[in-house]
Amino acid sequence: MTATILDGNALSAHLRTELAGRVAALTARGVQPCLAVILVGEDPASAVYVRNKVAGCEKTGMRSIKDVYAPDVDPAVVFARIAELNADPAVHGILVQLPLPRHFDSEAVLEAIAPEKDVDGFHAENIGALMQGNPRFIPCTPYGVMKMLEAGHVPLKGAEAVIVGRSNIVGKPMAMLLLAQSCTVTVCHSQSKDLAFHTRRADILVAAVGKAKMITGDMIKPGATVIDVGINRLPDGKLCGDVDFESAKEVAGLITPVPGGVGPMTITMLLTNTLESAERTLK
Ligand SMILES: NC(=O)C1=CN([C@@H]2O[C@H](COP(=O)(O)OP(=O)(O)OC[C@H]3O[C@@H](n4cnc5c(N)ncnc54)[C@H](OP(=O)(O)O)[C@@H]3O)[C@@H](O)[C@H]2O)C=CC1
Ligand SMILES: Nc1nc(=O)c2c([nH]1)NC[C@@H]1CN(c3ccc(C(=O)N[C@@H](CCC(=O)O)C(=O)O)cc3)C=[N+]21
Ligand SMILES: [Mg+2]
Repeated sequence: MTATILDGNALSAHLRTELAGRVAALTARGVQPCLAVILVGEDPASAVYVRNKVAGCEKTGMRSIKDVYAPDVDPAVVFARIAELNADPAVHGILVQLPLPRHFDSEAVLEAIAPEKDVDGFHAENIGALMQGNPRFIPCTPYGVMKMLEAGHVPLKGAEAVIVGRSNIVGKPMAMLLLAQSCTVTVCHSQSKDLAFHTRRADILVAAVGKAKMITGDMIKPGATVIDVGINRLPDGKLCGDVDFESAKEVAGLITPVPGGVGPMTITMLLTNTLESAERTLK
């Protein structure tokens, strides 16, 4: 038995068709959704993701603004640009691509974005709202994972969910969303003892570490749902996840591939958040 693949490209294509319809309806009412993306520096991976985000906007009929700054830019310039975008009623979403160069205070940058336009869901106010069960914007990657679990009809109530990774952008919000759906949630990290003990108990295993192929088939419960958030570039230039797909697919029940899994869903949920931000301006 090999696992069924949860196809993020196919699910994205379906969801983006629905989005395009809502974008067209809103545009006809005089509001074209617009996402502004700020990129500092020339990290090639970041450039690819930003390109995918802008292309996603174009294909669904949204407007996008892309501002690229030199890696040594004065942070004051970026703060001033964020203030301008905050004040522009034609802009509905603002995203500052992470990571930022070391001379930036990333937390201060995220807090400078108007919470009503924080389509990443990284502002403290939005994280607080999420924790209280009253989310304004759900962070895109964990949101995309929840959509994939839904599409795969994965039972959540009472399920053992194990997340490997506790970052602010993936692991922590992922834990909140699964908890809200009544999973029993375990969060592992670099100081966890006996990682495999935890992962083998998981009905739902989410890997968000950034270490190529670290989750192997022997660490997976037979029939489990395995969600691979990791994006790692191998020496030969190919992308791979945190899960060793070849061994994992022999054990798992459902599994997401890399590429073509969580990555495209992240962008789809970013587009969703931007559209919903624009829709709220009419309410
Ligand atoms: N598909 C997508 O859309 C996205 C993919 N990504 C990818 O997901 C991965 C994770 O990203 P991100 O959350 O930002 O990464 P971070 O580097 O911020 O966090 C990694 C987490 O993994 C933990 N960790 C590191 N080594 C181990 C280990 N040996 N055992 C258990 N836990 C470990 C760290 O623990 P500790 O806290 O103790 O340091 C940390 O909590 C990356 O590959 C990234 O590229 C990220 C965002 C979106
Ligand atoms: N403010 C901010 N918001 C983010 O959402 C954010 C960020 N910063 N910094 C970096 C991470 C990473 N991330 C990805 C988005 C899309 C793909 C994606 O499209 N992946 C494709 C392949 C892309 C490729 O070919 O390299 C796939 O998995 O099929 C991957 C990773 C968003 N992030
Ligand atoms: Mg990080």
